[in-house]
Amino acid sequence: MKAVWTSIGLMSGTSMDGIDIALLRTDGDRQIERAPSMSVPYEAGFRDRLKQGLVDAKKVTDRKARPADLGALERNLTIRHAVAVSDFLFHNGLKHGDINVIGFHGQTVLHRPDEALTVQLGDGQLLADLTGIPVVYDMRANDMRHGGQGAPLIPVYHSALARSLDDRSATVFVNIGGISNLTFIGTKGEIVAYDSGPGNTLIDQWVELRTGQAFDEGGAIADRGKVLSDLAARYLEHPFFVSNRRRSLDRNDFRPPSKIEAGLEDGARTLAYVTAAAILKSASHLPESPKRYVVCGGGRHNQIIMTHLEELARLNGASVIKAEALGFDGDAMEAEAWAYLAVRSQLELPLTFPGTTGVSHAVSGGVLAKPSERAIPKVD
Ligand SMILES: Nc1ncnc2c1ncn2[C@@H]1O[C@H](COP(=O)(O)OP(=O)(O)OP(=O)(O)O)[C@@H](O)[C@H]1O
Ligand SMILES: CC(=O)N[C@H]1[C@@H]2OC[C@@H](O2)[C@@H](O)[C@@H]1O[C@H](C)C(=O)O
Repeated sequence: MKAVWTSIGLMSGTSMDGIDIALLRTDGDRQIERAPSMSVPYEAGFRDRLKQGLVDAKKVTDRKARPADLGALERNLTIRHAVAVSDFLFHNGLKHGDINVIGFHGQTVLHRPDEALTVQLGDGQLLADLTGIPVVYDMRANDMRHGGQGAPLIPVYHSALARSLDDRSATVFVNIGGISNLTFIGTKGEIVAYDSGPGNTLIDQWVELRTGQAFDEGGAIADRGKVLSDLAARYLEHPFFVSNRRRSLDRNDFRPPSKIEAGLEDGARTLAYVTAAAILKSASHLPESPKRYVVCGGGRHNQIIMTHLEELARLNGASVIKAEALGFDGDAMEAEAWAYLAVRSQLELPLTFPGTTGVSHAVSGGVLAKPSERAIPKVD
């Protein structure tokens, strides 16, 4: 029997809404026991600092460079993750010695796959020292070194979850985070994955610009609006959807409309429609038409995105269900994936495949940071 690891996954996604934490017991292969999860939201001031981080990162050409506030921001972000781990352990009656490894995503501040450049803020060594737990971090870089897009990395976890399902019809897992990405699992278990378009990030930026709210709760604002077809077409005719080559996305690849282009409600409705239509447009490049879409990520809480997705999928002969309908947790899935990837990294198993990131051959990845001998202050 293979060894089972107890692993914590930490994800700070492109929405920049907070840290998702999940515990997983896994052999890094088929055995997956999902355990508790938790989210720690960032306060508005820290989100603003992260947004400034995206601006500061635009100048970066060396992925280790931390100009302007980026060094201090990385340290602050890492300490927040350490505190989040400590709270998570406390709430779940665990000690740091119970955890074999942490998978630490950090915060993407720049992603330029065409230049083989991806930057995630997150000091793995500091996190290991503060928690007293070995940390696997920087999991995208090795994929890029081998010609991959550096994203998405979650497909290997989607595929592992899919193996537990009785229904083996062609399925797409859709993660509607800041950016959306999909993982197709064919009837023979083959995987094809890529980023599928803007997820919530345009909606969040639009709603914040107009109301100061961080997002459109439940899609209530969009519910009062109508789809502006010209504006929707402008997004959906972007070369990203037309090209035969699939590429991963940076948060800034799509920009929100300007204030004069739409009223609040119509803008929110149009962007929710664009999110749904982008998924279907991207899915048209799959080798086989999927029979069902399994939706994860915060976007599934926006009822208008879900309504449009259901309508568009139905026209293509597919159904849409939330991850929960299959017994999964759509909010914790990314963090679970990072826990899973950390274990795979330690076992030198592949994280990415030609069908997921376009990497030349299946490769592992990640950097291990062990707690330093001298590091006393554990946040237990
Ligand atoms: N109740 C809700 N109603 C509407 N939208 C919601 C709700 N809850 C979350 N969201 C949306 O989901 C987003 C967060 O989603 P999620 O945590 O999946 O993203 P992420 O992890 O940052 O992204 P990524 O997958 O791109 O890394 C929020 O920014 C918001 O737009
Ligand atoms: C560079 C980067 O951080 N990409 C994220 C982002 O958010 C969603 C999509 O774009 C996906 O490609 C990826 O995250 C997921 C979790 C992944 O790597 O699987």
